Amino acid sequence: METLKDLVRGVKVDSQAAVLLTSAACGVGALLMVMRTVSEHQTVNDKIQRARSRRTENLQRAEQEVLRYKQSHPSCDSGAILSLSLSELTKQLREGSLCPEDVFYSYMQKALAVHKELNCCTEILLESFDQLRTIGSNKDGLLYGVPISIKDNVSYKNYDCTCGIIMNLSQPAKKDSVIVEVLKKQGAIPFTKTNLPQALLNYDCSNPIFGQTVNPCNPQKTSGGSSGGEGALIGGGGSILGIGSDIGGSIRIPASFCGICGFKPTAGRLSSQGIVPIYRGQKCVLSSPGPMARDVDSLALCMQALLCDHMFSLDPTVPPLPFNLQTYQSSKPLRIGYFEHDGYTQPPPSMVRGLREVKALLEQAGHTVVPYEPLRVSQAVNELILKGVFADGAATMLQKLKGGPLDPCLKPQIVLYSIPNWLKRILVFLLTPFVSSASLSPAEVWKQHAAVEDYISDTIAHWRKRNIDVLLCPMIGPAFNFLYCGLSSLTMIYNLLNFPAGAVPVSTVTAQDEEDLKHLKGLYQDTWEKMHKEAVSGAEGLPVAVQCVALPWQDELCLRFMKEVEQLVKHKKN
Ligand SMILES: CCCCCCCC/C=C\CCCCCCCC(=O)NCC(=O)O
Repeated sequence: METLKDLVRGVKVDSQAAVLLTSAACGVGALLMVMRTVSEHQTVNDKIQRARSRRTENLQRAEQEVLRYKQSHPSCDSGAILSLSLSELTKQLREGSLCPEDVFYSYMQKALAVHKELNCCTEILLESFDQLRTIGSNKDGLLYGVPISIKDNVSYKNYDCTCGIIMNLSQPAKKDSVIVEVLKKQGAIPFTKTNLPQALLNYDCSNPIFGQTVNPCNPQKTSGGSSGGEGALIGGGGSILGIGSDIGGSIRIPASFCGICGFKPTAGRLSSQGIVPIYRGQKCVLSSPGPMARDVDSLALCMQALLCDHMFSLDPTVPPLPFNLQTYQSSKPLRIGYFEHDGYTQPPPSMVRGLREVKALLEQAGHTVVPYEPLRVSQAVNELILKGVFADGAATMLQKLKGGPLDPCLKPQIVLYSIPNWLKRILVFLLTPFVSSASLSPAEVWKQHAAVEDYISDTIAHWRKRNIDVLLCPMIGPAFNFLYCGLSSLTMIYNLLNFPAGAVPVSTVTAQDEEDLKHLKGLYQDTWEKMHKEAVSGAEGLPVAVQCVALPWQDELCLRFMKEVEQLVKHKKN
């Protein structure tokens, strides 16, 4: 009996001890977890702080260099230099009536001033000062002495390609991207890297490392995504030529929002080696680097400079097709397909008005404009683009964002991707088109690729039937308010099709456009359209652009068409 009592007492003591021990273990575990979280948080903050400090230091060093140069060269007429077009600038540099130093320091000074206003630069490439010293050896280059800006995700040796993601900090590029190498060889001087939205798939331009870039025409508006730093810097006059990247409109959208020109070439025409994507390996929708500038001639010159033997030998996967100047300079009348909406996205009245004005100008100039109806756009966006880009159920993106702060412009997207599939299926009506981020099996991915191939060949057949050379169609814009989270079909469809496409500014939003917007009914009268209407409101005075498109590999024809539009609009104004 005694023994049993002892035993029970012992067990009691043991179970108390066990409770105590378990509680202590839990407490220690929780403490360790809190400590780990705090330390991870600290590491993240330290990394962000380091990146910001580096930017600040480099900006200050650049400012000092500019000051020193300007003091010792009082005759440097920056106003005159900054007002030159790229073709005038390159001509004067070539002839020697302008020196590369005056040009470089004028643009550096202007970029620093624009950055202060718009927060568009992520790095000043200090090596550019060294490159300037030896630039004489590249005198024959097509871009001799031209300062050039590059988007954050374009590799430049020793600098991060952050893509606005913490995980990418302190991972400096081991070498220059092929595009940077070729630009340097052609005499261009990359001098700054520019901002983008966290993870690149956004119409806004903000990330937790470098913050929000604002629009040069109205700081209450975004400069656009994802090459929004380029849009803001070039639109603000701080760069004459820039390189962006585009998988859903990221060159064309900031160009449209900031009143400049942007060109997305056929994917594969320019080397993508060293351009950091968000979804490496994703092949349903193709990304393409391309130029952004104030006028179409600058885009063409940049393409001409890049499409050279040096690029073809550095990256033999690029087809050795030099720039076809004859096509670019041709003036043969064109047969132009035309539509004002694609049945998926209703552009606001300002963009439709701009489009109609351009259509009338083209007809007056002797071109033939015929109606064109884009094929199965809903299916293309919901089933081909979104399912294809998120074939991994958005896992790659979510993985890359782990452990770091989320930017407010990305949060709504991430919330949508994080909803479990069973709930998505229930909320399908509410969530479409975002319901597509459910992972696919390999067999489904193959089916997806086949469906994309079919869509491309059906669209090409449709063009042939209409017998059109190019397409004039709506562009996304005018510039959105911050934090818009919706989806437009207007640009991404040409990434899916892999057709070259460009944005050209043609007008500005009038008071009447704003009034008409208030009465816009839209195609579906749903929440997405309501959000879109809100995003484009308050845009009076902001740029209005159109989109020009050609068939794959007809990049020069697309540029030629863009140039025609630009010229007609210019002559109408004068
Ligand atoms: C073909 C890409 C579409 C992805 C859709 C993402 C989910 C929709 C959420 C918001 C709309 C964002 C659209 C982004 C368009 C610009 C993306 C882009 O071109 N990025 C450039 C790049 O990755 O190089």
